[in-house]
Amino acid sequence: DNFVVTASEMVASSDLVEDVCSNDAGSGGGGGTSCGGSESVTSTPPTSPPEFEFAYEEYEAGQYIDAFFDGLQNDENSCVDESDECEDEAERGLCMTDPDKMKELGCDRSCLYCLTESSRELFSLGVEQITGQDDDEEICVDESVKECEEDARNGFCTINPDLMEEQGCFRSCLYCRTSDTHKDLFLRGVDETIKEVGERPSPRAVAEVMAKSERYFVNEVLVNESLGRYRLECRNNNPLCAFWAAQGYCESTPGEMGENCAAACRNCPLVDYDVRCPIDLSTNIFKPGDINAMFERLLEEAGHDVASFSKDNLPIGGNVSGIGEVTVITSPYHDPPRDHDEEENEEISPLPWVVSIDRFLSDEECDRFVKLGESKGYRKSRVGTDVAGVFKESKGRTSYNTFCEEGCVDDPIVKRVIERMTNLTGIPYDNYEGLQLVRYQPGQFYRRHHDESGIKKYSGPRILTIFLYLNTVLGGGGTRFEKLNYTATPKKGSALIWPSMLNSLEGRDEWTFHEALPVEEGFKYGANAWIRLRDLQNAIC
Ligand SMILES: O=C(O)CCC(=O)C(=O)O
Ligand SMILES: [Fe+2]
Repeated sequence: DNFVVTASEMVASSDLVEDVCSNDAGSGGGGGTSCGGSESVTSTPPTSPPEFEFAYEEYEAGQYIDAFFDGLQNDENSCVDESDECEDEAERGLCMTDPDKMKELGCDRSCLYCLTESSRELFSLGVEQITGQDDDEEICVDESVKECEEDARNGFCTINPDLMEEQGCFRSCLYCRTSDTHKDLFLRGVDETIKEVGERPSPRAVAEVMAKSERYFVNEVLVNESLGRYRLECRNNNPLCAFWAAQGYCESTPGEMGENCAAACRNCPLVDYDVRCPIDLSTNIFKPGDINAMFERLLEEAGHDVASFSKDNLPIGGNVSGIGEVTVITSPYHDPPRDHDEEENEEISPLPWVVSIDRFLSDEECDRFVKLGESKGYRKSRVGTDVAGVFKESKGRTSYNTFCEEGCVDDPIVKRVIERMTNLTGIPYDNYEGLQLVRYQPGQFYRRHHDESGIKKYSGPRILTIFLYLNTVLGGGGTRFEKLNYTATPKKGSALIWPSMLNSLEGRDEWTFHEALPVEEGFKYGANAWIRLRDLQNAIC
């Protein structure tokens, strides 16, 4: 790696303020500061608010960070607030949204208006620490050595890389390491926004995150070999990354934050999916063979001797107390429909268990779901994904849906149904996606699709679907499994259960593609319970 740091040049302190003051990079003091500054800085603090070139609410990170550090080391005596209101108003963001008023109130301290420039030193650490350049001496030069070095010391390699490149400050800014994309090393993604968003955190807390992130790059990412591979990807992809980080989301949702805000989280390795979402296969709820074992157990509970099942003694079904009236649609003992092999030449796996259960729900339970769905509000299936990146709109789905979340999942009647499903499958609700309540009106449908949805997810693939029919549809609306040559007719209270994965768990079961046929008359109400191989409810990714 090109970036080498000599031990004596490393700044090891973790305290922001102390770092500023212990950085003895220059001699002479900036006026009004209590610690060392560079010779090249002005010695009198500006008397007016900093001239930000940006809209009040949209500050470029570099500039505000300067202000932040400078403010930290302002002389306590010369940089004071003249009004008691200053702190509160500053917390509310008025330094940025109404600087005229804050200046008038005399809120120099709270607003960090009394700047010195000495803290710009911070931004030169990257340049000064990194030694052992092995660039081609011919091409890696500064066009104007004195100006480039000074601008680099003042932080412009990070604050305005375009300008520095234009000025030809290749050596001082380390832009000529290996290629011209090196400038990118110094970019942290989109500019972070400090503005009033809700109550907390304060703009000051957001600025602190930004400042720490800056230092993380300069002191760690750009000089630490183990972080080198993440340098270019470690970014903030959202202007609110620092805002979220200040709220503690890096800790509570490392998956999402790592994907979008690794820079603000000061955790570059999180850009790697496998780092931020380590998959623990030992928590798989099913092992190979368990899908079929689950259905066999159900048949046993219906009073059958599973060992006696064969092509000539096909499982049919029966009543299971506390569950309902089980009918076996297909099973591994059934022959594939005759026209199958002409259709595709994929390897033929045994037919999956597909089972329908009448009277799985009582009328009261069905009506309750419909009511809860209506009161939450069914909406047209939309583009977008949930936390797990699961639900995507497909053009082929014209129905309306909503999710059974707070106010529904805790409903006593709903809880009863959930318990019945967890008893049926032997899988805890942790592995279920929140029940999706669906409504179709005449003409609406859901084209042929498969419920399995990618196995690289932290929670694993969907292994099973239980579809609940909440009303008897007047016309149409069946659930069609074309390959199995089977169409389930919606009947109030019945459930249909099928696997998305092969019994071996080694891939999706190609037999269970299905579609919801158009409703022809009346409405169709239903509910999807999608069950995943691993915990989803408490998933971090
Ligand atoms: O409405 C149906 O019958 C099935 C719906 C379905 O397959 C789904 O929502 O994934
Ligand atoms: Fe489906």
